[in-house]
Amino acid sequence: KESRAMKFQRQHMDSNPTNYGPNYCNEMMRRRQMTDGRCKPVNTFVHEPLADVQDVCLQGNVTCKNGQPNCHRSVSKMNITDCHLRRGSRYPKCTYETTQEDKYIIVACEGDPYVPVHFDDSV
Ligand SMILES: Nc1ncnc2c1ncn2[C@@H]1O[C@H](C(=O)NS(=O)(=O)C[C@H]2[C@@H](O)[C@H](n3ccc(=O)[nH]c3=O)O[C@@H]2CO)[C@@H](O)[C@H]1O
Repeated sequence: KESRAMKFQRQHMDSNPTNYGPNYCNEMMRRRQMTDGRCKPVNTFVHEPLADVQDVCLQGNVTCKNGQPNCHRSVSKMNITDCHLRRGSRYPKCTYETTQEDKYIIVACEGDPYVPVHFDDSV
C-alpha cells in the first residue's frame, strides 16, 4: 500500500519538470494518476528539490484549513504549478488550466520522520 508520504510525492512533487507548457497539467494529472475514476479538481506541483519541501515541516507552524495544528508554511517562495480543472471538462476527459507561479506553500506534516502528507494551500 502506498504510504501517505509517497502519495504526497506522487501528487505534489515534480522537482525537474520536463514538459513545461500549457499541456503540463493535462499530462501530469494523468501520469500521476489523479484522473482515474474522477478528475481531481485542484492540484499543485512543487518544482523544488524534495529535501527543500521536506524542510518545510521544520518551518512556520500554522493552522491547517481543516483546523488541525500540523501545517507548516515555507519561509521562502517556491516555484509551483497549479492545475485547475477547466469549466465544462467532463470525466474521462480531464482538461486542466496550467498556472505557474512563485508562492509560499503550506503543507501538513505527520509521522516519524515528520514529513509532508498533505498539500494545504499556497499563499
Ligand atoms: N492537517 C492534516 N494533517 C494530515 N493529513 C491531512 C490534514 N488535512 C488533510 N489531510 C489529509 O490529506 C488528504 C487529502 O487529500 N486532503 S485534501 O484536502 O483532499 C488535499 C487537497 C490538495 O491535494 C489539493 N490542493 C488544494 C489546494 C491547493 O492549493 N493545492 C492542492 O493541491 O486539493 C485537495 C482538496 O483541497 C486526506 O487524506 C486528508 O485526510
